[in-house]
Amino acid sequence: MGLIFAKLWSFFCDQEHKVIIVGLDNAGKTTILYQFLMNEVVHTSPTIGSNVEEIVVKNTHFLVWDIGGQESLRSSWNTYYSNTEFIILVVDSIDRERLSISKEELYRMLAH
Ligand SMILES: Nc1nc2c(ncn2[C@@H]2O[C@H](COP(=O)(O)OP(=O)(O)OP(=O)(O)O)[C@@H](O)[C@H]2O)c(=O)[nH]1
Ligand SMILES: [Mg+2]
Repeated sequence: MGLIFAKLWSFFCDQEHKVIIVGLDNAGKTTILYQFLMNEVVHTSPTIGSNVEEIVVKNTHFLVWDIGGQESLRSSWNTYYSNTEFIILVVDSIDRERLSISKEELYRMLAH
């Protein structure tokens, strides 16, 4: 059992895993990406398009795409979905008026 787990783990570690970070504009996606990468809070400006960084955690490589969340950019989120293994949906819990929009975007993504 241990051997199987070790083999599966090494198979997982040998791959590069694609992660996308999505959420509405101003939710904090870019802040989270660079917090992961540099362990510090950086000054950000609204993302037009996307940022991509490789983050290595315990020998496991993640290719992390932070996608701009402005309304005009949301229709292009689906162009990032192919080969994605993990999705991080960022929600600003203070932005209560737009919680329902976050929910709609989540459902749209899950229906894809
Ligand atoms: N108070 C507080 N502010 C935050 C937090 N995370 C991000 N911010 C601030 O919120 C603003 C927007 O953060 P970004 O990370 O640029 O937001 P984003 O989701 O990448 O926005 P878009 O690129 O427009 O989609 C910045 O001024 C951040 O400093 C948080 O956890 N707490
Ligand atoms: Mg951003």
